[in-house]
Amino acid sequence: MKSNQSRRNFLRLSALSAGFAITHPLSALSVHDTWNKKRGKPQKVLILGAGMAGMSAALELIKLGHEVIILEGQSRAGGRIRTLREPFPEGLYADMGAARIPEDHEWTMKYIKEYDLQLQLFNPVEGDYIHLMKGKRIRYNSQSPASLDNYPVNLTSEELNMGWTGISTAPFQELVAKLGDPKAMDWPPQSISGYDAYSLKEFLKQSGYSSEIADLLMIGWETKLGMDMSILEVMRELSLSFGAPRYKIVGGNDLLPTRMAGALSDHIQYGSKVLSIEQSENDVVVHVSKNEQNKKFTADRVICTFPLPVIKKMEFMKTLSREKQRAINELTYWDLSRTVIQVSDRYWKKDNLNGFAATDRPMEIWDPNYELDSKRGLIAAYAKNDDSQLMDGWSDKERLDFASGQVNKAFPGLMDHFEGGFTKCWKEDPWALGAHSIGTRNQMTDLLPHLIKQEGRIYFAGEHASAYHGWIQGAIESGNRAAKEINSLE
Ligand SMILES: Cc1cc2nc3c(=O)[nH]c(=O)nc-3n(C[C@H](O)[C@H](O)[C@H](O)COP(=O)(O)OP(=O)(O)OC[C@H]3O[C@@H](n4cnc5c(N)ncnc54)[C@H](O)[C@@H]3O)c2cc1C
Ligand SMILES: NC(=O)Cc1c[nH]c2ccccc12
Repeated sequence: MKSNQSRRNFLRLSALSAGFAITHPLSALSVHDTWNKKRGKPQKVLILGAGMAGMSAALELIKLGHEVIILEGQSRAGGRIRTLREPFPEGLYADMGAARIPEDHEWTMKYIKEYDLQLQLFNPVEGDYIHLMKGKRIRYNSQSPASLDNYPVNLTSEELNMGWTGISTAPFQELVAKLGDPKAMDWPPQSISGYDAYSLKEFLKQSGYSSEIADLLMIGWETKLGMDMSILEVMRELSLSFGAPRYKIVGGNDLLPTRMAGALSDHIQYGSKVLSIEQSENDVVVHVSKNEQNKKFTADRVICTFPLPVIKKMEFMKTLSREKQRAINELTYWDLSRTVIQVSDRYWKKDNLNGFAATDRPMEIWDPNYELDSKRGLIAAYAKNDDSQLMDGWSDKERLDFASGQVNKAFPGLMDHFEGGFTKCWKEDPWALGAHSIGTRNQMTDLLPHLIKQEGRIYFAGEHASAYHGWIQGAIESGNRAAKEINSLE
């Protein structure tokens, strides 16, 4: 694996991230932390959820000799990492949840290495990419972005002259200098908290730039809701997750949770739907429905890793502090859906296209198996927020028609090769009820501190309880943090 600037893709936000050559001290829990050398007081721990947060916490606690049971409602581990292989022919597969792993996500890389998995670049180096904006198709490639003149946006001549690197760095320089350590659990510092009220568009406008710069920087993501991201969340995302090349696991990203679950097979109770949690001074009791029977588990400590929309619906919400309830109720979850379409021929290749596009709908499109030689292939259409919401209540056929229409705009000719497909809407997944957390305006200063706070004997982990909203890295880091806290009990 080699960090190579020329290989960086220009799919989205790339020019902006290229300007972020800042390094941060690892003030949050770091992979280099040696806390797990010594065991604290032995604890009986129940972990709720066998996603990346729950399983990483379990692995660390078990290594130390604590007694651990994981309660998982589904019959599989991995939660929001899910690879679809059936019924695709010829070894084709597609990730329906987490897709890209940035090279500098050190927690994710640590476990990938530990479980002996191979990586390959998520984005192809070869072939042309497409940007689709206001109906205009713009081609570019991994070596050079397209000139800004090609894009149908209203920029001043000064902004046009600045080029991609200029528009993606100049407006942010002053704020970058004040960022501090975005990994820190008490981030953002007081000195920049006022920025939390601004979205990216508003921030650009008040800094004297055209707000349409945001349309360029967020192509593939630009939506009413996406645009409502706090500028502080945007800055944190850019500094922690958008600079480095991205990878995928050869064979499918779910190989990571599958291997971790293999190592934890004696500890995971599948098909165990958690109904309620009660704590007293001496213990915590978790009520579970398994095979249509109610069961009760008692422990010293609980780590709850459920996504917030799931917790919101549980009775135990009412037993939490007011601040915690407000954080759980209010933190925004993005609505994301992925449609995978099978084609008899990867017809785009004939025109030297690589099957990757980003549109202003907003949607991203990619060939999840670009590295395979097969003529037959898949193409994934990733609908965000407004477009994902549009599909609410639609039939599978309507969703497939919609996604196919969008793919056809980026890569005309789809229907000549169309063989079928599937859509996964994360909001409809009963174990997630949304895709992932994201800090929208005013949430970064107001809600974040309450998300990670323990309540009595209950600890909270999961991507939402981390500096990496919407990333595997955040889930793992938060799981390790909860494990460390429990191990440090006297
Ligand atoms: C569409 C999409 C795209 C993404 N893209 C990326 C990406 O490119 N790169 C990246 O790094 N990350 C990405 N992510 C984010 C990544 O998938 C998550 O951050 C991470 O997998 C979350 O792990 P977790 O352990 O916090 O939660 P989860 O994986 O949700 O684990 C929670 C577990 O709890 C279980 N559960 C829920 N309710 C109950 C209950 N009542 N009883 C028992 N069990 C229950 C669930 O079944 C699940 O297994 C994406 C996510 C989505 C949805
Ligand atoms: N869900 C993703 O693909 C990655 C992601 C996490 N947080 C983000 C914020 C902005 C854009 C993408 C992301």
